[in-house]
Amino acid sequence: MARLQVEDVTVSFGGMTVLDDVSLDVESGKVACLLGPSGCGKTTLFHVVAGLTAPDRGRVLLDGRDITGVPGQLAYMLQKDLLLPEKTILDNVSLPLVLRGVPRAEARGQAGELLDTFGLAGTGDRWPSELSGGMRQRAALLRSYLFSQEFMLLDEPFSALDAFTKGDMHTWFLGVAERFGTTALVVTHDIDEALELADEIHVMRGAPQSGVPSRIVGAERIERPRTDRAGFSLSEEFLEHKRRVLELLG
Ligand SMILES: Nc1ncnc2c1ncn2[C@@H]1O[C@H](COP(=O)(O)OP(=O)(O)OP(=O)(O)O)[C@@H](O)[C@H]1O
Repeated sequence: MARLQVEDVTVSFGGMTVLDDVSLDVESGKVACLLGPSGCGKTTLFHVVAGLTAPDRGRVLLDGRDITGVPGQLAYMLQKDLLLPEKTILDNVSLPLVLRGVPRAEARGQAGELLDTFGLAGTGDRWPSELSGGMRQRAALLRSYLFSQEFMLLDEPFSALDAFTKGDMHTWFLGVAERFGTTALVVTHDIDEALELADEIHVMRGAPQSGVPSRIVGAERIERPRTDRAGFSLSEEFLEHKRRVLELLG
């Protein structure tokens, strides 16, 4: 059974239908990407999955359980998810555990054990402003991960990073997902990013502002193991996937 099922979700704002009968599944332990052009409604779907927006029609199921319109069931990281500037990195990342009632020292201990894995060794006592953009992003990811290890919902998590850092972050993220068996749905408008990260890409198309509601027009499966993604973006295979995705995008 799929971990996440989005079934026939329709969302309108005022007279504008943004999403029309959108359905997708994310299998257990897989990284899925939701790819579509700017303004098509990806963030709207993200909000529906996170329980922050109730759809007009349709359902969201996690492990078969209906979580439609119920926030707090999945860890999510928003596009501009900022760390609290007045807290150290360790206090920032251990926050989800503290909010859940874990005593502060224990929460700091648990989070501290993961700093190394998340490429943040030695940064626990530093302030967010002292870290590079990539490191801050990893800290925000660790915070989401500590909220819920099992399913992560990420909206454009790497879009603010330069191309070099982004490439490193992709490799690192796939390593973490592999190691922890994390299931993830990543929203992006960057085709190359989707191809590098995803086991499956769900392609969304539409122009709600011009009166064309968005739908999922197809999916592209990437069979290549995550551990074998180095250099993937230079291969013929990558280009073939990209051609098919571009066709779906129209
Ligand atoms: N709360 C809202 N009220 C009214 N209209 C909204 C609301 N949220 C989103 N929209 C509209 O819905 C459409 C889809 O927006 P959304 O942010 O979901 O797109 P997106 O694909 O995530 O775009 P981007 O990639 O640029 O972030 C846009 O036309 C937007 O103006």
